[in-house]
Amino acid sequence: MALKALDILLLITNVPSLQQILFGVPLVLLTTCLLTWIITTINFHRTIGKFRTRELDPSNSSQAIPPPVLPYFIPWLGSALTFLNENPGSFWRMLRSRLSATGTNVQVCTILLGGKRAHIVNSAAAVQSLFRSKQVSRDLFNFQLATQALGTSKEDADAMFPPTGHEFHSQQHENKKDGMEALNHEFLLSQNAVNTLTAKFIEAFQDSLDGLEFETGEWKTVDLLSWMRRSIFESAVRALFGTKILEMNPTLAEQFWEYEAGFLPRMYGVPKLVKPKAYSCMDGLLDKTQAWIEYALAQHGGVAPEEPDWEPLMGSQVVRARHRYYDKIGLSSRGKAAFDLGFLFGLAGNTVPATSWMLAHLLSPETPDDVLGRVMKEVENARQPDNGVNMAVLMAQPLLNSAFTEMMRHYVDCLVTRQLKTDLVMDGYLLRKDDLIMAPSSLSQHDVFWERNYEPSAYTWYAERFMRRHDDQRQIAGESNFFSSSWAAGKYFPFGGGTHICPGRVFAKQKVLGAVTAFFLKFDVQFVEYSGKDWMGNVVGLGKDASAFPRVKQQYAGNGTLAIDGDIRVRIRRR
Ligand code: HEM
Repeated sequence: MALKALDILLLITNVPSLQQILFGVPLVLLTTCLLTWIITTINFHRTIGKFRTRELDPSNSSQAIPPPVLPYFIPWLGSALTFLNENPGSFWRMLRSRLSATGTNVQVCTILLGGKRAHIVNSAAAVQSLFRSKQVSRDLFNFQLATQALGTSKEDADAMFPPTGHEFHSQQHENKKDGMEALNHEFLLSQNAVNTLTAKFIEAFQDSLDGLEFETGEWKTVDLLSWMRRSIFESAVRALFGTKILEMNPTLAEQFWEYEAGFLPRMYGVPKLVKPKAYSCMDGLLDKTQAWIEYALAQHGGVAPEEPDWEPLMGSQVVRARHRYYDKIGLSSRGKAAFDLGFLFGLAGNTVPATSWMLAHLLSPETPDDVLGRVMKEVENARQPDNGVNMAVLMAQPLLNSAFTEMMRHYVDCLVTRQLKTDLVMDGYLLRKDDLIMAPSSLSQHDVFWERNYEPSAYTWYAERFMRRHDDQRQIAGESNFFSSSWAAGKYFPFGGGTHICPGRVFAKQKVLGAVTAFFLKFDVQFVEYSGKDWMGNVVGLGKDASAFPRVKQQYAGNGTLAIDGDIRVRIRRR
């Protein structure tokens, strides 16, 4: 009776019942999503139609067209959920097949990410003009990087990356001599600086290899990549940051890999509730790094000294020059710690997995036998009388250069991101002010471009991809094959490009090839099998089948060299 009365009341007042609400709300949401998908799909095909017309009629080729927007279901959110997934490369594979299914040569596509339009560029011409363009800025990216991924205050972020138009930004541009760019050139990029840093790194790495106990002639079986990871990481820290930081924080390596895994979730603003570890590990690491900075600076009387090349408290010239710069722009201690960790992230977060991928491929039975044999010859060419590494000779070895470049092509996934300061026409595409432009290295570096000359698939690691043959006459004259990557300009950019191109790129290559060479010079190595973790987390042998080769770790990607999941079990003997 009471229910009837309520029903009548609801009928009279026109208020929907609970049942109606329970069915109605999902129905409205579903209809909205479906309509959004239909409308965005129609718009996508209409724009593709315009491109088709332009392709068929070359007289229209000067007409700039806005790129097609990838269809999506959820209004405002757009493609954000598929974009933010933990399967590296999957979004780009989906985008590539979606565009190639249109039968047109569309090389720029727009995606909607949480209300923001991002233009994804793939053509070499568009990527190169992005790197050259003065109409783009990195302000938004820098601010997000500093405050979210590195954990600085807003004040420290503004001091380090003054937004375009800000008074200090203009001063920095006028006085480039005193800015971060000049500092990087002098202490990180110049050949002299790179050689000093590499020598210190190789010295530390060889020390750690010498510290391992081996009976004469004894073979040991090790899971190589995990065995070496800590050693490479700590040698890099010693070379750049000194030894005091490791004494004060002996578990820096473990904390760093947690911090590194949480970097992109923080950058993308994934809530603490979803990824609590990503935030808690950053706070702990910042505390410890700040304590080291305060101690080291106090020992130095408050200012990081200019000389010598290296000292135990604050390490290399580049780290100390950065600290003098931090003081000049008035960073807090916390801010200094945050930007030092950012620098360590660039240094170790990339070069440690890069070295692992190189070793895994070179030692894998999947790689043709002669490749390792020829690499070993090149390694021997760089051997010095005292068993050290002659870096100048090493850097001129063609196959090692090609193998390194191929490793970077295959495994570096960086999302070069800029924001448009004005409307811009790029390679025939009309892009609007304030929109984002993204050049994903993984998309370009796995394009069909790489298979043009019947070369192995872009998804295959092929050591000789960057080897080139001289013309017939020079071949006859006995000149051997050589290394070249210039033919891939705009398609290969693991270090980004333009004014923000990675200042550590020369050191990175010397460090990775130096580590591989130093290891091969000290040890004989034999592949045993692949290894990895079982479902209980125990390390187990996985046999020799190609399917057991280490995989790319399932986590957010877009910030550099992909992490490796798996290992190679080898027998090693000191030489
Ligand atoms: C495999 C090794 C490396 C890769 C793949 C890599 C990649 C990158 C990329 C993609 C960028 C952003 C470029 C852009 O936005 O256009 C970058 C910036 C940077 N990298 Fe690297 N990097 C590597 C090694 C290093 C090393 C060894 C160091 C330091 C010793 C370093 C220090 C930096 C710094 C300081 C920046 C910021 C530059 C700026 O904001 O202007 N990187 N890196």
